[in-house]
This record gives sequence, structure tokens and C-alpha cells, in this order.
Amino acid sequence: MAAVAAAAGTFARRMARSGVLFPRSSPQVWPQAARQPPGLLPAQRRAFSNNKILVELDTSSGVATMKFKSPPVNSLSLDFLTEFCISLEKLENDRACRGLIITSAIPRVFSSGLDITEMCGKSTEHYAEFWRAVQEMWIRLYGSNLVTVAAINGSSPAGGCLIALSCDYRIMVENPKYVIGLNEAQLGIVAPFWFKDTFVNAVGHRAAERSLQLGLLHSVPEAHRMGLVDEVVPEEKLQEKAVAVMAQWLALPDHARQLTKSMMRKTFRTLSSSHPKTPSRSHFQRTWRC
Ligand SMILES: CCCCCCCCC/C=C/C(=O)SCCNC(=O)CCNC(=O)[C@H](O)C(C)(C)COP(=O)(O)OP(=O)(O)OC[C@H]1O[C@@H](n2cnc3c(N)ncnc32)[C@H](O)[C@@H]1OP(=O)(O)O
Repeated sequence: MAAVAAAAGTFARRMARSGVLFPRSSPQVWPQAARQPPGLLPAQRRAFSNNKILVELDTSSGVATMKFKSPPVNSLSLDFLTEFCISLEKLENDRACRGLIITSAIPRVFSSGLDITEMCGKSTEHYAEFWRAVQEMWIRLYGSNLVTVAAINGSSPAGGCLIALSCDYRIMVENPKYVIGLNEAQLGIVAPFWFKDTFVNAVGHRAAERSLQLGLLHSVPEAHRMGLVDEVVPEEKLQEKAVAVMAQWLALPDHARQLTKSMMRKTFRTLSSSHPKTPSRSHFQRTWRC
């Protein structure tokens, strides 16, 4: 057992030296924090909040819940993305936290994707900063050592879908009005290749190609059939299901699960280290006609 742990540690150090992109502040392997028998101590909660996001950490279970609360539609503005990355980093640096459930406090919308107003009539520097923030959000979430569960309680187009896709597991509320997908082609734009890769990783090449070319927003049953979401539940069962799924994933030793996740996502992180270029000002202007 000790030999396995030592080998895992060596591997983790090699990974760190390999230059593979991973959030720098995240420890490679986390200790088994917050694993006490349930019921011995009263649940302890810590919370922090900003204008866009509310985070509650239950230190007895090690599970944090992050709620998007940016009306009207949780669009991913520069401020939102910055707050998201800060909140995630805080949780990753907190030894009491092992898992993260991401959900929305706004009725009917999980996230409407990138904030369109950030991509219109701004300076080149702003576009560069915004684009870096989008990439940073994806790199941090996709490469997170935490178990991440998306509890999708509303529509989730484009960048909203990317957030869900970057998690380890997706549970969506059954509602005929909710849709999810990468609809960029319908908007006359192209999903960046790292959006595409994350999508392919979840649903496979053929389903992703068709969905991306047509810019489809899928109904919940369709998203479930194609594997874009892993489970569908009634609204009132969402939290209970997310907690149950989290418990199942947290039952595994952290180091084995984390290294497996790292192995599965390594190609993508390596790709991301090529740092996709910031679209030019004229590209944004052409795209959004502003
Ligand atoms: C290669 C390089 C190329 C350069 C470009 C590179 C980018 C490539 C990748 C792009 C990724 C993206 O995420 S692009 C963003 C894609 N997002 C979308 O297409 C989402 C569009 N929105 C929707 O479908 C809907 O709003 C939805 C989220 C389902 C909620 O519907 P509702 O009926 O509840 O609400 P609505 O009435 O529609 O919207 C309420 C208000 O929110 C605003 N709103 C809605 N979505 C918004 C958004 N994304 N950003 C800002 N504001 C938004 C509306 O304008 C309304 O404003 P008021 O009228 O003032 O009240």
C-alpha cells in the first residue's frame, strides 16, 4: 500500500514537471480530508459570496455548493468569470473541500453562456482579457482535482453548456422548456476547438459533429439519450440526487480518482497549453455586428 502511495506521489511530481497545464495553485494529490463518520459531529457550514456567486461548504461532508446568482440569466461576464475562478481556487485550497456541486439560483436558467455585451464595442485589450478569463475558467474547472457535479436546473446554451461539460457528472432537471447544447453555429460563430474537444469527450465524435454543425440546442430527453447529461430528475429531486452522486464519487480514494481524472483529461490540458489565440477585435465586430 505504501509502495503504491509512493509511486502515485512520484507520478504526480512527474506530471507537475511535465508542463502539462493544470491550475498552479492546486495540489496534485489531496489528502483524505473531511472523512468522518456521519452523525458524530453536527454539520458545519462555511459560506462566502460575491455579487455573482454564492458558495456554501459543508465541512462535515467535504462538499461545496456553488450557486450562480447573476440576474437575469447568469451570463458569463468578465466579472462573473473572475469571481468563478477566485471561488474555485478558494475551494481547491481548502483542505476540507473534496467535491463541488454547481447549480443556479436563477429560475429556469443555469447559464446563458458568454456575456454578449462583453464582445461588443470594447477595446482590443478588453477582448484579450475577456478571452483569457474564458480560457482560465475552462482550464481550472476541467482540470480541477475536486469531484465536480453540474446540477443543471435550467437552460444552458453555449458557454453554459461548456461549464456543465467540464464537470465530472451532469444531472439535469426534466422540463420541456429547458435546452442545452453548443449552439454557436446557429449564431454564425464557431465553437473554439477546446469547446469542441470537451464536447467530443462527453458524447463521442459523431454526435458532437452533428450537434456542432447544426448548432443544436437539445431537449432534456435528447441530451440524456446522447450522453450530454448523465441523469435526468424532477426539479425537487435535483439536490438529493447531486448529493447522492457526490457521495458515490467521494467514496473512492482521492489520489486514485484524481490521477485517473488527470490521465483522462491530459491530452486536453496539453492542447490547452497551446493557448488558443484571442479573437481579433474585427473578428468580434464581424461576429456580433457591432
Ligand atoms: C472564433 C472567434 C469568434 C468570436 C466569438 C467567440 C465566442 C465563441 C464561443 C461563444 C460562446 C457563447 O457562450 S456565446 C453566447 C451564446 N448564448 C446564447 O445564445 C444565449 C441566448 N439566450 C437565450 O437563449 C435565452 O436568453 C435563455 C438563456 C434561454 C433565457 O431565456 P429567457 O426567456 O428566460 O430570458 P430572455 O428574455 O431571453 O433574456 C433575458 C435578458 O438576458 C439577456 N441575455 C440573454 N442571454 C444573454 C447573454 N448570453 N449575454 C448577455 N445577455 C443575455 C437578454 O438579452 C435579455 O435582456 P433584456 O432584453 O435587456 O431583458
